[in-house]
Amino acid sequence: MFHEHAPERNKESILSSLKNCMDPSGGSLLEISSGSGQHISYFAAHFPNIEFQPTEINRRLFETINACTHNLSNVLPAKYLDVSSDPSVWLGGQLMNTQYDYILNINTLHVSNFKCTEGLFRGSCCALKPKETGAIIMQSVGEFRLAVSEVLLYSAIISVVVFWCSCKWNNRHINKLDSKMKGPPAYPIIGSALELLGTPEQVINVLLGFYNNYGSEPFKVWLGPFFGVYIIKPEDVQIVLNNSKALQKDRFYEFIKNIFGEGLLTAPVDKWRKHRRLITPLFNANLLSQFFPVFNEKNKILIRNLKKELGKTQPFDLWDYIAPTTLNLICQNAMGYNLDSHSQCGSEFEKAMIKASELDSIRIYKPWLFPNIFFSLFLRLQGQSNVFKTLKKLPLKMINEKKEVFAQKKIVKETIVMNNTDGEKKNLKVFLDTLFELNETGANFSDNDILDEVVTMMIGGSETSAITLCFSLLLLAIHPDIQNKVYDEIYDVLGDGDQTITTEDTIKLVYLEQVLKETLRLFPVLPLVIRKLQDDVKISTTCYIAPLFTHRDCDSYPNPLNFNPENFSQENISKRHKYSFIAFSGGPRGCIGSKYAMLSMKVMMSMFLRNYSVHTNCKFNDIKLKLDLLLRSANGYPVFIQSRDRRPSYKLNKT
Ligand code: HEM
Repeated sequence: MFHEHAPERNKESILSSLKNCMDPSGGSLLEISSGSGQHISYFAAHFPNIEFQPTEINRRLFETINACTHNLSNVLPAKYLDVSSDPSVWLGGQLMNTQYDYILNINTLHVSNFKCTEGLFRGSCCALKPKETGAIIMQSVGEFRLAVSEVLLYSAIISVVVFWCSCKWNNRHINKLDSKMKGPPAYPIIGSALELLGTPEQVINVLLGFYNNYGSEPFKVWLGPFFGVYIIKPEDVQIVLNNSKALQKDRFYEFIKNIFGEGLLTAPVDKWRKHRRLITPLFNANLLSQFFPVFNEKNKILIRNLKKELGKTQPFDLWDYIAPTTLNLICQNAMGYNLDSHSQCGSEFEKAMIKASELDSIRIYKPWLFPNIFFSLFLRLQGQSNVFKTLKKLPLKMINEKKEVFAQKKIVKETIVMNNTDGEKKNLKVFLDTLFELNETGANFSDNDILDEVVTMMIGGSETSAITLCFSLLLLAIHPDIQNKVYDEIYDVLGDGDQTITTEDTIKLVYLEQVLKETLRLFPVLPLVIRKLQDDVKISTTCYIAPLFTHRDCDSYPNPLNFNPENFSQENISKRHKYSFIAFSGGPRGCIGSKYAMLSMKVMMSMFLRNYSVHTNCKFNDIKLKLDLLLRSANGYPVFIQSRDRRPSYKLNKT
C-alpha cells in the first residue's frame, strides 16, 4: 500500500468543485487513472448515491485502490484501463453497453503522453451518457495549463532577451552607419514594423511615403531586427548590382523558398552560378525566334476568346484573359506542355500562386511571423496550410509526364515539332527537356532542383508579363492618343491583314517597346530587389534596390508620374544613366528572361491592338497599387473593347 501527499492536499478543493457540478441524488462516475485510490474513496463517501468505478493502467495499484474503498458499498472493484487505447476495448469492451454520468480525471495529462489526452477525449465521447449532466472533470488540466503557460512565458522572455542580445552583437558593425543615416523610426526587435502594418495596398503607400520623405540619397530601414539600406540613385544601383560580393540574395528570400525552392531566383550563390551557366544559353536571342509559332498560335486563341466581350456595356478585367495566356505560353515554350486542354489545372495554379505570394509577402513586413513555427500557425489560422502544395501540383504533373516521354523515347534531344511561319517543320528546344538532357551529360540536377527551376520559370515567365501587359493596355485605354500612335506603328509594320508576326516585325515595333518600358517604369512588377552586400571580413549589409523609387527620380525623369513613352526614345535614353531603368534588375544576376518577356509582350500587344481598340472609364489616378511579392493593380484592369477599324489614325482623320 502506498500513500500520496498530493491527493491529501487537494481533495478538499476538488470536492467543493464536484459539489458544484454533480447531482448527489444518483448516477454513475468513471474515474480514469485512480492511482492510490485516495481521491475516489474520499469523494465516494460524500456522494453515497453515486456509483463509482475506479480504473488504473497499473494493475499493481488495484490492491491499494480496493483496500481504500473496501468499506464503501458505492465503489466497484478497480478495473484495467489504458486511456490511449481505442474506446471499443475500454473496460474489456463493456463501455459500449455501460455509459456514465460523469468522468473524473485528476493529475494525469501533465505527466502522460499526448496520446492519453487524445484518447481521453475520444473515449469520453463514447463513455458519457448523451445528456447534459455528462461532464469531464479534470483538476489536473488547470495545473497543467498553468505549468505550460508559465514555461512558455519564461521561455518566450528568455528567447526574446537572447534574440535581442544576438541581434545587438550581430549589428555591432552597423551602429555607426545607423546613427548617421536617416530613415523611419525603429524599435528594438520589431524595427519599423509598426509603420508597415496594414493591407498590401497600405504597405505600398507606406513605402512610397519613405521615398517621399527621404528622397534619392541612401536611407535606412529596420525590418524587424534586420538593418537595411535603400539604394536609389542609378550610379549607386549600378555599383551594387555589378559587385561580385552582392550576388547573394538576402534572408528574406528564404521566406519565398516555399514557392520557388532553390531555383535561380532564390538559390545560394554557388548553386546559382552553376545553374545560371547551364540555363543562360537557352535564353540566347537566336533561340528566341523559335518561340514565334507558339506566340502566334496562343495569341490567336486569346483574340478568339476576347470576342465575347465585344459590345458589352460593363467593363471586364483584362487579367482574366491575359494571365491564362501568358501561363499557357511559358508552359508550352519552356516545358513543351500544352495547357489548352488542362485549363482547370492552369487556373488552380494561378490562384495558388497569387495566394502564396500574398501570404509570403505578409510575412516579410511582420517580424512576428519570421519564425517558421509562427508562420505555420498563421497559415493554419488562415486555412491556407495547403496552398504551397497546391502550387506545386501542375509543375509536378508536367515534369512527371515529360520525364516519362523522355525516358520512353530514350532520346537525348527531346523535341516538339511545330509549323513555323514558312510552313516547314522546325525543332523547338524546350527548357525542361534541356534540363533532362543536361542531366544525361552529368549536370546533376536533382528532382527537387528541376521542380524549383520549373516553378521559377513558370512564375517568372508568366505572372510578371501578365501584370505588365494588363497595365500597358489599361494605360493605352486611358491615353487614346498614345494608343493611336501604337496602332499606327503596328499598321505600318504589319499592314491590315492577319499574317503571323515574325522576329523582324517585332524589331520594327519601336514605339510599342517604348510603351512597354514606360509601363514598367511606372509599375515595375518587382518593385524591390534585395541583396546581401558582404565585405572582406564577412560582415554583410542588406541593400534594398527599389526600381519603384529609382524610376521616380526627377533627375532621370522630369515628370516621373506622367505616362510618357517618349521617355524611352533613343534620344532620351542616351541622356540618362543606364541604371535609371532597372525593371529587369541588372548585372550578372539580372532577369534571365528579359528578352523573352519583351518579345512575347510585343507579339501579344500587337495582336491585341490589331484586332481591338481598348477603352476604359478609369483615370490614371484611379489606379491603386498593392504589393504582395509583385506589384499589382488593387482594383484590377477594367476595360471595354471594340473591333478595330483597321486603318491608321492618320487615314481615319482624313475621312
Ligand atoms: C515583364 C517581365 C519581367 C520582369 C519585369 C522581370 C523582372 C525580374 C527582376 C527584377 C529580376 C531580379 C529579381 C531579384 O534579383 O530579386 C528577375 C529575375 C529573374 N527572372 Fe525575370 N522578369 C520578367 C520576365 C521574366 C521571364 C519571362 C522569365 C522566364 C522566362 C523570367 C525569369 C527570371 C529568372 C529565372 C530570374 C532569376 C535570375 C537569377 O537570379 O539568375 N523573368 N526578373
